[in-house]
Amino acid sequence: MPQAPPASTTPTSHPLTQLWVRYRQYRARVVLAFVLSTVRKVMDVMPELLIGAAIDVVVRGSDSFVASLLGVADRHEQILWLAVVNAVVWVLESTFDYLSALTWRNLAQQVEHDLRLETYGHVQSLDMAWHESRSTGSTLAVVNDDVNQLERFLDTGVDRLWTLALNVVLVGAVFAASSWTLTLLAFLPIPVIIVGSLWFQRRLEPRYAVVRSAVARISGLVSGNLGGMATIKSFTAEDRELERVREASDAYRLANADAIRASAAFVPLIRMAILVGFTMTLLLGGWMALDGTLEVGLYSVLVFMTQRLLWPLTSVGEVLDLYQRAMASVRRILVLLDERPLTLPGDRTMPAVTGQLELHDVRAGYADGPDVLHDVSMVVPAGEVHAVVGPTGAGKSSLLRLLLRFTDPRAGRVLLDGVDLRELTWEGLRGRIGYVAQDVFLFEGSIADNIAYGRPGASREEIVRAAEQAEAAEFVASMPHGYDTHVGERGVTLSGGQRQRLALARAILRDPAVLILDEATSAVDNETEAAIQRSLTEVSQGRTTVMVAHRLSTVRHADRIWVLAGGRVVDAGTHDELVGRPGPYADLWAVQTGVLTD
Ligand SMILES: Nc1ncnc2c1ncn2[C@@H]1O[C@H](COP(=O)(O)OP(=O)(O)OP(=O)(O)O)[C@@H](O)[C@H]1O
Repeated sequence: MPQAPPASTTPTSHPLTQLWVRYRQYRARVVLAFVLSTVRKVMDVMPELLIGAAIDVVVRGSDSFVASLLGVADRHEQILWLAVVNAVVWVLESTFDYLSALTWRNLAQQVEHDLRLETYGHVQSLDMAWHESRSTGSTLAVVNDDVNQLERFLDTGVDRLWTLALNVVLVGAVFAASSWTLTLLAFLPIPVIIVGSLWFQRRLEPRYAVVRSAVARISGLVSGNLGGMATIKSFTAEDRELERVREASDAYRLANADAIRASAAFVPLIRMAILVGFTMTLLLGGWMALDGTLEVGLYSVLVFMTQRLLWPLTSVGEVLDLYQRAMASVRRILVLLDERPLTLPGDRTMPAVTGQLELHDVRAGYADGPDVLHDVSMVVPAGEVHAVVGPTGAGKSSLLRLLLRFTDPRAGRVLLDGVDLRELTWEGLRGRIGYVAQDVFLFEGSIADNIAYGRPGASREEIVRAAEQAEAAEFVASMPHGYDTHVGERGVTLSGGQRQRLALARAILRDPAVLILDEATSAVDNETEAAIQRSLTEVSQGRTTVMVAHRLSTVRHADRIWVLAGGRVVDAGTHDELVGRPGPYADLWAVQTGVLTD
């Protein structure tokens, strides 16, 4: 994978300039591709010149251009030479056609591959806050669709645009060398075409930007809905959702229709301009040939050349279309690549970590929102099991996020073994932590793969051991293929409790210094939970554990329980201490054990 290039020099500069500055590694291949295209185009213009030379041979015989060039007087021999040159030119043109297509298309594939990896890699490096503020679908639209648009343009678009320009220059040179009057006439339509193209381009640019964002909107909507299918069905909201997708798709269709209206008018305009140039050459050139002021051979070359000069320009619209779509996509890719994570890793790793965690006067919140944690200070000595409890929205998960450095505190410090988390590398911090999130995510793969995600390369015995400790071994054994049963999106569906146990096994297998459990056993029944508790007592030996739980029976054996309310620590102590004195914990305990019913 290529190194992530620096942020583009000037975000306002042309997307192609930005690509050129960012991706030095492709420059040599781009230059080679341009050279190959140029040679092919030169060969492509040659046959018309040879036809002119052949007519010249027939009309002027031993005075012909070929005769003076080769010193061959015989017409048959001259034509033979022209046939040989023609054959060579054709072979060369075919060879260079192959080589340039190969170079452009492979370049397009390589850029697509590298850019997809780079955008995905970059997306992974961005803050959790960034991910939470954006729909998955819109990110997907950039990583997939926008990268594909650029590939399409590089595949054939650049080559076509370049050869169109080259065509004007080469054919123009032949004209200029032959007759200035005819050059002026044949080139008459070109300023119209250029001005027209630029005008259309300006009109197309904003339209394609709208088209690209409409794609992102559909993508976001559909991927969101696919994730929430159970909710849609349970609320019989299928029609409503279909309507929302229809509206988004309609917006896309209309945006495209708008762009098509603008781009489709382009070709007829160019055709009319071409008609003028071609007719003028045909008419005036013919008169000049009749008057003897223009060679017959040259006249035929120029008529052919007018065709060659002007007709390819009808495809300018199509190529510009491709170009504008690609530029709209490149802009979106570059905007994504210029996003910078706010939480950057430090450069420190500690050889061994005991797992002591400390929060000092921590204040934290999300984006521009208000603080959700206020002056939180707590110490979790190495090897102890601490719990964080409190009403919903109290800030428990937010606190755990700080420990993983998904976000940094607005004020105060968070320390691991006395070192500010901001000083540590990601591996130095997160590599020491086993985390079980509230929403368990299972990857495509087997159960064994999913458990081993915590430590790739773990042996089957280690995986089984972790599963046993997480009370998952029994249900895994009852699965159709045991540890090789496929889970994830296209695999067997597991219950919430089963998923939690796999996630726990994954965290245990990592053998971390710190175990962070966010409602890790909320979906398992009481009996399984009690069994997991017993295992956790063993598992948490020698490591620091911080757990969040609503069910207080889960945390009653913790060394210390922190009670959070409204983002503040309102009490702390052991279970016995906390139930022994009036306060929110004692109230909650009373409610959960059924002593209080209101
Ligand atoms: N991604 C987010 N963006 C903005 N605000 C958030 C985000 N996540 C949580 N909050 C807000 O932060 C506050 C604390 O939420 P948090 O999830 O930490 O509470 P909690 O105690 O874990 O709740 P629960 O028990 O329901 O999981 C809430 O007011 C919530 O609305």
